[in-house]
Amino acid sequence: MTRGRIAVLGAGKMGGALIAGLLRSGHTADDLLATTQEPERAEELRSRHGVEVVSNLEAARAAATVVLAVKPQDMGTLLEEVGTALAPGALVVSVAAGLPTSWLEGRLPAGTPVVRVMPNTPVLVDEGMSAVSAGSHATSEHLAYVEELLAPVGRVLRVPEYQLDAVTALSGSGPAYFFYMCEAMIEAGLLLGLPRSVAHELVVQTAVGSARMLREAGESPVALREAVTSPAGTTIAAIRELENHRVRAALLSALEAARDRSKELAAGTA
Ligand SMILES: NC(=O)C1=CN([C@@H]2O[C@H](COP(=O)(O)OP(=O)(O)OC[C@H]3O[C@@H](n4cnc5c(N)ncnc54)[C@H](OP(=O)(O)O)[C@@H]3O)[C@@H](O)[C@H]2O)C=CC1
Ligand SMILES: O=C(O)[C@@H]1CCC=N1
Repeated sequence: MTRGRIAVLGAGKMGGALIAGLLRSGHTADDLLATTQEPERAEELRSRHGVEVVSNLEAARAAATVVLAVKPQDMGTLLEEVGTALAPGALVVSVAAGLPTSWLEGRLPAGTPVVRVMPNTPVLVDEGMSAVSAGSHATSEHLAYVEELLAPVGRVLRVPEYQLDAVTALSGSGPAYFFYMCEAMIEAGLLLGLPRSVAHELVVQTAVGSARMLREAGESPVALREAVTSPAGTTIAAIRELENHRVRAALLSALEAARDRSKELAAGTA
């Protein structure tokens, strides 16, 4: 499906990552428009990506697909500004955490097709995980078009919208948990007397290798972990400490908190 220009409104970290991905996957800078409220960011988008940076109104009027990438707390103001300026037939794609398609539809002209996406930052290395859900006026063609846009920058999964708060907790925020764990493991390396550069390289390659095994070995994380855990060995000594410190329970609670925060954003209690 070919549509016209794609405008990314609020091209910050996530919007910028999507712009970079669209350019890598064959879209030209002429296909794209970006908006931001920071002059320095505008300059960076122009110089790094060659993308035209315009006002929200200009972008909304000119684009066939409008990607909303501002923070959930800024979405109401943005939609008040651009809602009535959208071109006829324009597709609206929101990457905002929490905000349901019904919330967005209520602030857009009647009948506007909306697709909600929860991506993650690994789209920057074409290893993103995006989940998509259609709003009440989006057709299967709209959904297929959004999937086509996202497929070159990672995997795309269609989910019922009620699952998106949980998806946000798992894969949307997920990279942060992995970086947090890597950070802690590098610090542990320092504690054990390794130079920072050595600790960094050991942890990064271990993370990459483990992630590839998870994807390519076709085995569960449990089986892969058991294969590392020798009787009376080093790994089980470490696992005992993780269990003593209730790391598994902490993760369950942490993801529940992320899911709940997503629901709070939806309720406008941010
Ligand atoms: N970061 C991530 O990993 C993920 C983020 N998301 C979602 O993506 C969205 C953006 O998050 P993220 O990229 O991290 O945030 P950023 O703050 O990096 O990006 C949002 C950008 O929008 C700008 N902005 C705010 N209001 C306006 C406006 N009225 N017109 C134009 N630009 C505006 C902000 O400027 P200023 O800073 O001056 O306010 C900022 O540059 C959020 O809704 C988030 O839930 C989804 C998945 C993952
Ligand atoms: O922290 C956040 O709210 C956003 C949504 C998912 C990842 N980052």
